[in-house]
Amino acid sequence: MDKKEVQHQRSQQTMTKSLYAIGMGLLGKSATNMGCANANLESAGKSSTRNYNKNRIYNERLGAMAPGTLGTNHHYKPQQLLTQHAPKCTADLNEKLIIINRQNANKELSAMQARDMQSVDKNEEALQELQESIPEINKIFDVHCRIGSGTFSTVLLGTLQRERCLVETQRRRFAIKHHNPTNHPERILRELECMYRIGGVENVIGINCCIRYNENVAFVMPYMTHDRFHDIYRSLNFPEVRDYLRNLLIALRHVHKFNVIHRDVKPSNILYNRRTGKFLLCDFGLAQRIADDGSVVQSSDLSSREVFAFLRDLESGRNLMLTDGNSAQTEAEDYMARRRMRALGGGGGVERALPGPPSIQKLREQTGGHLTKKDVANQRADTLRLLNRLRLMSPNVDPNNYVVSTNTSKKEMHASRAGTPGYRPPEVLLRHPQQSTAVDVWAAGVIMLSLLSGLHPFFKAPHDCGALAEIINLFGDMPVRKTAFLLDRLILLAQKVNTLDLRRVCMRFRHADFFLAPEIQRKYRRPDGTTEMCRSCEQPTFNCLCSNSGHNLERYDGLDMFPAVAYDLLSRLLEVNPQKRITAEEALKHPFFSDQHRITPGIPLHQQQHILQHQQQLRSKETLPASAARTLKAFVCYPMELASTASQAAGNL
Ligand SMILES: Nc1ncnc2c1ncn2[C@@H]1O[C@H](COP(=O)(O)OP(=O)(O)OP(=O)(O)O)[C@@H](O)[C@H]1O
Repeated sequence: MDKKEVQHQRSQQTMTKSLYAIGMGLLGKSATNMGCANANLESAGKSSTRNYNKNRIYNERLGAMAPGTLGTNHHYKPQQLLTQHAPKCTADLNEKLIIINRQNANKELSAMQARDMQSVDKNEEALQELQESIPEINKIFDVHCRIGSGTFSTVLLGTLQRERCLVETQRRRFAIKHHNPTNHPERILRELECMYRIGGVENVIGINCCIRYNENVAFVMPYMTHDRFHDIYRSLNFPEVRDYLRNLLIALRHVHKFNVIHRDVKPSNILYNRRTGKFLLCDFGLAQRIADDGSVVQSSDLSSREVFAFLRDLESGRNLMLTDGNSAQTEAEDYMARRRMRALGGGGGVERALPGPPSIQKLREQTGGHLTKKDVANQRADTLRLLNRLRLMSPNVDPNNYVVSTNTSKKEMHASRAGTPGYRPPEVLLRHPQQSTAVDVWAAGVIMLSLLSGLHPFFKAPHDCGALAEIINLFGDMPVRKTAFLLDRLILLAQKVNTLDLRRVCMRFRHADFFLAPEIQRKYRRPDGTTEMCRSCEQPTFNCLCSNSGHNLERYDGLDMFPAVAYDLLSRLLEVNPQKRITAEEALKHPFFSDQHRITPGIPLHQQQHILQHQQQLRSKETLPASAARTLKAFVCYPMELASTASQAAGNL
């Protein structure tokens, strides 16, 4: 090894050491911060895991470099040997690889440090901001850390100071939502009114109290430990998916009873705890009331009599405040109660998972096998083609001018666009002023689509025009044209688009490994090595996703973990025409939820078990073509108590 190389190694040693020093310093700093956030053990746990992973990745990266670069003596020797014996070109190549690896490791570490610093800073910033803007908070609460933030607020974890004497698990925990001072007072008032009048029951978040100091407002709500949708949506089993949707629809049914549209139904506004099965719909910041004539009430006049009446109500309810709140102990007790209920045959939850379809193992054996690099590349290309097909938008369309009113004589009214991209329904994208609670039902459908397909976010267009294009690409141009016509709207479409089959689309994403298995590809390959493609959905014909496909399809029987009724409900939630879309109340009576109520009063338990077994048998026998008929059949609402009727219905579909 020449002098230059030794010098280079030394400088690397120093650099590595100093990087570790920064890493350790950061660890120490975050540990101190977490110490103040004593109550939030989860985030402390997460932070230490993050730090552990950070160091692990960095060590692995450096370990992956050729030995010798870390500078320890026992690593140094083999490097010496290598450079002595290997030809020069190999040594050069090795050196280049070492440099690239080192640069990548350094970049990764810097990014991690930046991220960590940012979150530590944000945490401190949020705590300080709350303390400065509402000093009163510090007299009532111990504010521990930031638990979430959105466009309009920062949410922090707090416990009551008067409960300091209690053990940690018994102290009630509260989520303190600190509104950004730029947030419009009308918006804050609307949210407060919704939470106060509607919340606290039926899976809708309630409010414990509201604190205002000058222009600063904070809501205090019960804190709920929850799972990030992003972490769980692919692994939820069938009963969990059903519980999740059922809980969401219960919340929506309740909100809609008050003639209120939530307008921001999306996974990050849903607090769901997979372990306890608890569910809460939150964030009413965009909620709107529908007037008796069906028009959306745009804003509430802050000096109106109604607002004063509401504020008086709020004042008189003051004594009731801060009675509620979840402690870690309550959550643990809830969990135990649910377990007991499950043991008796009721409720849903993690352990009540039904066994997967029996044939899935067999299918896996058939389709499994070693994947070559080419196979993987082909699979990727195939999936990418499908995603492009779903996201395609003509480059000639003007995103600001894609829809016009057909009725030029009528004065155009304002159409609300409030909501999150990807969850807006066709009527909003078509700028229809008369909007209803069907807006939320569509959003629930989009969540169900992500759960069934394992693709999240499913729609991800950056603007409304792209969002409408995505809907057309999935549901076809005809349903959207018809709906536009009904709503006095004209959309300019250059070409016809076929409707895709929802079940096959969901299965294609969820079980991509089966749909793209080399064995199956080989089975359908033509003698010249090519595969016949469907011109409409741009997939191989045996995997055609068109709803009216005339191709010879590979059936994948027994692969789907969801029954055909699930897709029937999905198509009703995602009905393009808002007037025909199912309501939350009707959806709860859909056969998809029929064996939800495992103990039905008046029916002997042994009979109910018989019904369930029958339904499970039906589900495992279901074939894909069975779902084809579903959209043609009229939907009948079955009373939930009549489990037997529902089981017949499941058989019919
Ligand atoms: N009661 C609660 N318990 C636990 N966490 C909560 C609670 N309320 C809110 N959060 C967390 O804070 C995050 C932001 O809350 P929220 O959606 O109400 O704020 P927002 O500013 O309106 O957000 P957005 O702009 O995304 O709509 C939530 O996604 C959630 O993770």
